[in-house]
Amino acid sequence: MVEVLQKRVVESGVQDRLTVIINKDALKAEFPPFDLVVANISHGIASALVAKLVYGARPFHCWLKPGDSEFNCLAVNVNLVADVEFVMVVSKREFVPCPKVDSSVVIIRPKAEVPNVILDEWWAFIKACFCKKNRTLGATFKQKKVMELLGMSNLAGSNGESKDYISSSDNDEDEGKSDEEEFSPSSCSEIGASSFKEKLIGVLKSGNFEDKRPSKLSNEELLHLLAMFNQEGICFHDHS
Ligand SMILES: C[S@@+](CC[C@H](N)C(=O)[O-])C[C@H]1O[C@@H](n2cnc3c(N)ncnc32)[C@H](O)[C@@H]1O
Repeated sequence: MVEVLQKRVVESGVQDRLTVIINKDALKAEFPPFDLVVANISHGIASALVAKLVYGARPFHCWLKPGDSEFNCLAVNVNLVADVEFVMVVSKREFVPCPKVDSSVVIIRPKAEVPNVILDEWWAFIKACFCKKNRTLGATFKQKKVMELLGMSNLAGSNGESKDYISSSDNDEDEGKSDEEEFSPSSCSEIGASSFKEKLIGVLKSGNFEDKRPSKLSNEELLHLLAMFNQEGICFHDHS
């Protein structure tokens, strides 16, 4: 790529206007301070590179498939710290070889003021909310897989800790049947988890979030929901 670029600027007589400082994997290279990034990014690294650019040294883990153009976790997480302006669609036919999806040109500007939120907790919360992004939040938090994690967290909470922790996990890829099951308690520890589930669903109900889908909520609404959980002593963290 750099060789092609060098050749092209020489042919155009503008070689004095280009200095290549870094020729490395953009996901691994340490970037110098910058004011502006202009990039035509490969679909395969788009999510991870945008995360790296907007969150700097603490890029969140992305688990999105390349080409996933709909509203998703990346958009929510980027919108927390940056304003995204859509400019135009670029047809896939403009590229050689022709990819499977169209591309978009967007401008991402860092926000002057970032909401006062613990980023690690925010990412874990968003990951939990979007683990089945087309489901209602009520259905998501009733899932057996989520509830098993909640059950374990609840036991930790009953050992004198003041907060209940909800763990999110990389389960978006796993569309297995057991994932679809609702939690139904059968042991003492699970009965404890069951009351925790009621507490959780109670928060969703009181904020009118139970029937809402995460992809339809604004960042302000999601921040409000996280604050409501926190007020009830429920916190989120990511074990993956
Ligand atoms: C969509 S092409 C754009 C090429 C060129 N910049 C242009 O605008 O015509 C994306 C380019 O990113 C490069 N690329 C892919 N993954 C990369 C990575 N991890 N680090 C740096 N470059 C990468 C690809 O080799 C490819 O040349």
